[in-house]
Amino acid sequence: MLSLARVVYFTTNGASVRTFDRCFFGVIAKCWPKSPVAENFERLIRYFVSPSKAFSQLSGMVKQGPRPLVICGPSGSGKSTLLKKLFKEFPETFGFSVSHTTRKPRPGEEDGVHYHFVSVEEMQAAIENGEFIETAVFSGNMYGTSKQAVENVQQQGKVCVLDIEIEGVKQVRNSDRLNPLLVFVNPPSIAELERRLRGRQTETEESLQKRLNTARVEIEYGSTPGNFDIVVHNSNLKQAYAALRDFIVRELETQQNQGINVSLTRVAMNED
Ligand SMILES: Nc1ncnc2c1ncn2[C@@H]1O[C@H](COP(=O)(O)OP(=O)(O)OP(=O)(O)O)[C@@H](O)[C@H]1O
Ligand SMILES: Nc1nc2c(ncn2[C@@H]2O[C@H](COP(=O)(O)O)[C@@H](O)[C@H]2O)c(=O)[nH]1
Repeated sequence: MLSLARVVYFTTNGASVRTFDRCFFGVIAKCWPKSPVAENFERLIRYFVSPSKAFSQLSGMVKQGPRPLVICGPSGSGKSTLLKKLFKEFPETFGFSVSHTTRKPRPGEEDGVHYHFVSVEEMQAAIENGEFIETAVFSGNMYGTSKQAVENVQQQGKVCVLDIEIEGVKQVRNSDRLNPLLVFVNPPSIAELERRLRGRQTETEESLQKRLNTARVEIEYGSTPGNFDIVVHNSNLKQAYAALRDFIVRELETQQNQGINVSLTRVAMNED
């Protein structure tokens, strides 16, 4: 039916088939915003324009994957530390969304693993090309989550984990694209945050001050009821991790009960 309609439209109108597809699926997506068509609009368009290239992506939309996990909190609050433990205990469950950034790599950070390290020009070109789900400027550098980064994880059937700051969280919350679980990691105090950031020895004095100034706004936003699904207080690391893990396991078990296929295989953890 659809093919016939496309041919009729093309021959009578002379307009491109792509335009027809956009209109056709666009109307469905508008009328039924929570439908698979709305959620996979761009993939559908790509499929009809270039079937072979998009086939593998389209097959991923048939079975619904687990909800992504967004983790947010001031720089130094302990997001990476908590995520490291989570990935270690559940090695098959999570995949990290590798962001783009214009900041310089820290010692030990690998391009394509911790971030895609790019120039400002490359970042701007990618933004103009519509490659990002969200972008932000933080402490004088640009950051962004590309559509590709999320798709790479979701195609493996894993929970896609986004470690992003609050402007990115606001963009994600205002879009119905990801529908993620939202976690805020709260430090015990600004003084403790400063102590941790200095202890990490990754920031210049200028960058450290910028991060501490931003932290006050972030803590206010993170502590506002309704902005996050859970606030994890990271004073004692062991307790903070237990709170994060229990929340996520509970959520993923609920999703499993709804028929979503996600592994929760655990590896025994040392008491560290
Ligand atoms: N509960 C805790 N108690 C003491 N130190 C902690 C605790 N949690 C994390 N740290 C330490 O604080 C420092 C900052 O933690 P981490 O790098 O995980 O923060 P982050 O939120 O990921 O920061 P950024 O956003 O800048 O990447 C690290 O040196 C880490 O070892
Ligand atoms: N909005 C986004 N924020 C991001 C992204 N990737 C990381 N971040 C956040 O930036 C700060 C600083 O990170 P750092 O590695 O320089 O210490 C931190 O709060 C991250 O959560 C992104 O893609 N989008």
